[in-house]
Amino acid sequence: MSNSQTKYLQLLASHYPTPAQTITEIINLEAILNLPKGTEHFLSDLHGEYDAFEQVFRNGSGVIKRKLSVLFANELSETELTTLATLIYYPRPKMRIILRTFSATEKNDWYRITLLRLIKLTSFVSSKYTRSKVRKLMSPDFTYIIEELLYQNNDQIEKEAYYHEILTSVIELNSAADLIHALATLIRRLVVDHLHIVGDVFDRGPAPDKIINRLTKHQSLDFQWGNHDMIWMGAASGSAVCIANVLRISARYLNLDTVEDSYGISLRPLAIFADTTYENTSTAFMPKKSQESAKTTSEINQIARMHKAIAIIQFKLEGAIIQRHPEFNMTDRLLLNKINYTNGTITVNNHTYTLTDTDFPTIDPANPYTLTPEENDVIERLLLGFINSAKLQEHVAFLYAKGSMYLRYNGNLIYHGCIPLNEDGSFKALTIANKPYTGRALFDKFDQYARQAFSQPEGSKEKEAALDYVWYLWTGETSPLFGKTAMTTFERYFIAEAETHHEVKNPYYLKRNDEETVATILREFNLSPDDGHIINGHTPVKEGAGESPIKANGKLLVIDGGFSKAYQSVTSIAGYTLIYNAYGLQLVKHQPFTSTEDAIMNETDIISTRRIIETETIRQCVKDTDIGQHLQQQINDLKSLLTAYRQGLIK
Ligand SMILES: O=P(O)(O)OC[C@H]1O[C@](O)(COP(=O)(O)O)[C@@H](O)[C@@H]1O
Ligand SMILES: [Mn+2]
Repeated sequence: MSNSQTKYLQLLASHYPTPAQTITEIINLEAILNLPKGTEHFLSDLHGEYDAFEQVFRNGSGVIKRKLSVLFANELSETELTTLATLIYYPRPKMRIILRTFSATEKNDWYRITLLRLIKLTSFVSSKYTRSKVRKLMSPDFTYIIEELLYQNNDQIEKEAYYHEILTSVIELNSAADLIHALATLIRRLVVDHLHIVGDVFDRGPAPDKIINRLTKHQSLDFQWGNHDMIWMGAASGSAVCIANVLRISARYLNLDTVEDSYGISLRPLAIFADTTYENTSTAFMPKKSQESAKTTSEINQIARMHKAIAIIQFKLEGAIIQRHPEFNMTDRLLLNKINYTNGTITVNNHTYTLTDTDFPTIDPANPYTLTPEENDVIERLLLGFINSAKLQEHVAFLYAKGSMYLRYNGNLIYHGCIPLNEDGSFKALTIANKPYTGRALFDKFDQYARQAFSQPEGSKEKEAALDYVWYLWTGETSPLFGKTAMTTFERYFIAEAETHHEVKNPYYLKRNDEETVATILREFNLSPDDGHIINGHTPVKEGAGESPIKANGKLLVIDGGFSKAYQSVTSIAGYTLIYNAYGLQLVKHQPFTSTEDAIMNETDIISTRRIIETETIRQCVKDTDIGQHLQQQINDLKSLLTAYRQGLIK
């Protein structure tokens, strides 16, 4: 045995000080390896739609209802099943509604029957996990009672009497409602074991902050950053241009309240500046509102002015970055200098277009990219607001801790946008500091920059350089998060001709239909094309127009079905969840969601349909997963320790 091996085994021996303890742990780990693999749920492009996300999250993408149907097929009617399902999703409010009209005796009967049913379901959904894992997911207040109810092994008659005793005490002690809540929570946690969020929690919808609050409480999750997350990460890291983008989109979708109320960032400086600078409100800057809003016309007009003010600041700041980074190859995005300020026209691609709005009070035609002192002051103040928002900093720190540009997990490759490709299918390069980066190396380089932007000290050269790359990730041609040649934001606001609005997608989006391309990408990330899949978000799947989320013969799955309300007219549905359990891969399609209130009162669940993509011939076990490999390594080490004990090498 080498010196370092002995040292390692001695360290291990401090945790397992006797051969008997070592053997117990080996047996325990080997048992875990043979349990069925936990269920992974993949969700993407939540875009601030907290209520719809909550419903899918609470109903386990339809899995809870399916389990109930299997378990109580002969016992409960469809209506009773739906009520029980709604109770599991929203235990407290649903209980209040159910119990409202009950007498004391009826209440107690209902508690007893409901608890028995919930215990039966808990037992069913926990059977594939170890006791220790189930215990960790329980509310500590009820661990003892739930374990007693779950693991009673006496014969049937004694068991029922024992249950009866426990339940009577629980009801008499007025704890039944709390126990129902604890069991419902446990069931939901058991059903969604591991969660993958494939990016774009932020923008468009009203409550990304609530989604993140919820995610922080989930027991096991990872996150692949989306382009919209990246601008918020950049904004929280202190990038002025990312802040401008974030606020422009928030104004556009009437979500400035989220910034002010949830993150506590004052927008007063921007409001005052906008009011004193922009008189007219061009219709292009009117909020693109899908949600019902209680705002008055004058409030809406003010938001439109703020929208325009921050858009102009954004274009100026972007111009400065483009000019200092010729390697970004974005000079065609320099548009403020192509405006004829006298005629109110712009010339792009040899075409001259009339601008729909010619009011540019802050632009000096000789230096169109220079901020006025007032604009500079506004952005400085906003910057302070973003970097001092404790809640935003906490949320973004969570995205950094759990997130990455891509993830290899159980043989699959997960990322939000694309692998930038050339027309011929080869990997497209971006040159950074004279070195070309492609494929996985490009992702790794961006991952490094993204982290550097947040972690390096304020004002350091490293931070400043990294922040420009964070912005590039949002909008650059060779960004794996964006995947289009250019973002035509300016044109969408100022030019009527739709031809100028078109954004050309990277060839990846055509080539990903082809199995060979997908195999090449999987190999690039050191994954097997035979077993692995690519899980992709970012582009809404236009189900209504006949597009399928299943590409390359089932090797690539696009799961952006459009949780975003603003995009539901395009997708015709309300999102997909991909589920990967011991039996294989299943795609669940969700129909648009009405409201949480409707879901609780009228028990309207998001109707979801399931499509099996691949079925495993043999039920997959923990040993077939990444965690399984890790556990196998631990078993091997423990076996070496046991041998060392037996040979007297360790005492
Ligand atoms: O619908 P809007 O608000 O005009 O947003 C369109 C912009 O959003 C983008 O599609 C990026 O957002 P996604 O990641 O959701 O696609 C840009 O390419 C485009 O310019
Ligand atoms: Mn996206």
